[in-house]
Amino acid sequence: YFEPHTHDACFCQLSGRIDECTCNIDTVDHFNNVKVYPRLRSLLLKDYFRFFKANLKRECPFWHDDSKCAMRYCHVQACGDGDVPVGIKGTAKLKKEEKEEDTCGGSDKELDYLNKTISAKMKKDLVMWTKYDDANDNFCVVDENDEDAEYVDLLLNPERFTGYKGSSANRIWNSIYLENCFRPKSYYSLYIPSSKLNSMCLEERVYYRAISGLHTSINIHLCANYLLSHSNGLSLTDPKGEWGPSLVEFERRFSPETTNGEGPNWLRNLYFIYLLELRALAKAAPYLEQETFYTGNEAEDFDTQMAVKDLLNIAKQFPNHFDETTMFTGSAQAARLKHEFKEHFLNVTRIMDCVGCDKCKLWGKLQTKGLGTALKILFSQKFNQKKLFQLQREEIVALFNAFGRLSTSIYKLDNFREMLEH
Ligand SMILES: Cc1cc2nc3c(=O)[nH]c(=O)nc-3n(C[C@H](O)[C@H](O)[C@H](O)COP(=O)(O)OP(=O)(O)OC[C@H]3O[C@@H](n4cnc5c(N)ncnc54)[C@H](O)[C@@H]3O)c2cc1C
Repeated sequence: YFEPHTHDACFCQLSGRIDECTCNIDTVDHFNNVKVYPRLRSLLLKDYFRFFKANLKRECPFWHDDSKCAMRYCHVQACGDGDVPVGIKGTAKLKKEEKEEDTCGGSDKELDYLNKTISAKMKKDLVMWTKYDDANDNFCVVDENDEDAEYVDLLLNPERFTGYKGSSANRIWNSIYLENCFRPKSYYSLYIPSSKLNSMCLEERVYYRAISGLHTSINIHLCANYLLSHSNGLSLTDPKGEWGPSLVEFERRFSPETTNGEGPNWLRNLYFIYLLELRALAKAAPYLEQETFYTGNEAEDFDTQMAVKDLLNIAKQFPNHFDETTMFTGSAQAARLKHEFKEHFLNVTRIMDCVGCDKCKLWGKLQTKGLGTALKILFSQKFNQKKLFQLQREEIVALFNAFGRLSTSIYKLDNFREMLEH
């Protein structure tokens, strides 16, 4: 127990129970910082997890945006041909070939096995229905099969301060919150104050808290890896950047004084989204334990499998998991709510194509895809029909890396807490 420091305003309200969950902030702090964070940190260095394929060139479907970020820190270095392990490229190629085969009406092993007597036309319809079904299950736009999609080495392009701000960045966050049309009826302002949340139903609150938690995590990362040399006279375009935590930036973004009292609530939402993704990992453990994490390097793939199993065991042991079974239950209205929930979230993933800074777009895409994958695990009807449930490589990579971001944010919060105490 310690006396709250007078400057500790961001943290003194950050205690007690996490909203919509049954456990406390300090339980999660300990569990994450001691058990989860060190494991994830080494797991995410593995080749399987460090290469992520995304299309950063797709046009924004909502508005014309030419405010491309010119700062060197916004730039993403795509992988060269020889950089990506053949095993990873190979699995993507195989998937592409399979896809081409079945759009041409070629053989589909499962369907062949099911029924040899159906006509070619019926078979084609079945393939289409299966695809429609899969798409129906998704909370994200799939873009790794696009011509323009490229592999990026996440370790060479770390999430950190880029200088992306102003009207372009604000427009993205505004649109994301506007996409949350589950707003209190009489509330027209963009940002929902926490005092209004109680008038919303559980599903609506969960949606809002998850988005707000993601926003918090992104902003903690830019505070924890801030461009310190900028304040020493170096410009944003100077190659000699020096990066580290900025307490001033952190307090500006999260202290009650500068955020109308909301900062600590935004920090609480980080814990909420953390528990949501932790539950998804634990729920998907039986599925993920069967994965080969294939890159073509036998020894490394074995290590990756062992490290994933170890992490999943920790996740399964967490005693107070988020309980998704209380959501979308019962009436026809619940089914409609679930449909809307999915549609809104799909749009959030589309909005990522409008982000005007490539580095932010990359991490934005990865983290929304990771959250979307977690939602798919928690709410897809197919999840219980073991044979039908599937995750693509990019979904698995996104899920673990997105959870890695949240875990790092909680860990970094501890650093800021310590800095404030001294
Ligand atoms: C997808 C995406 C990824 C980004 N990635 C990066 C990055 O990697 N590096 C980088 O330097 N910048 C990144 N940015 C920009 C960064 O998030 C901020 O938008 C920018 O620093 C400007 O900050 P701001 O003070 O105007 O407030 P913003 O963070 O833009 O927030 C706008 C408004 O939202 C409200 N708000 C703030 N936080 C929360 C919350 N947690 N919950 C609810 N409401 C909130 C506040 O009222 C605030 O004024 C990213 C932006 C987006 C949209």
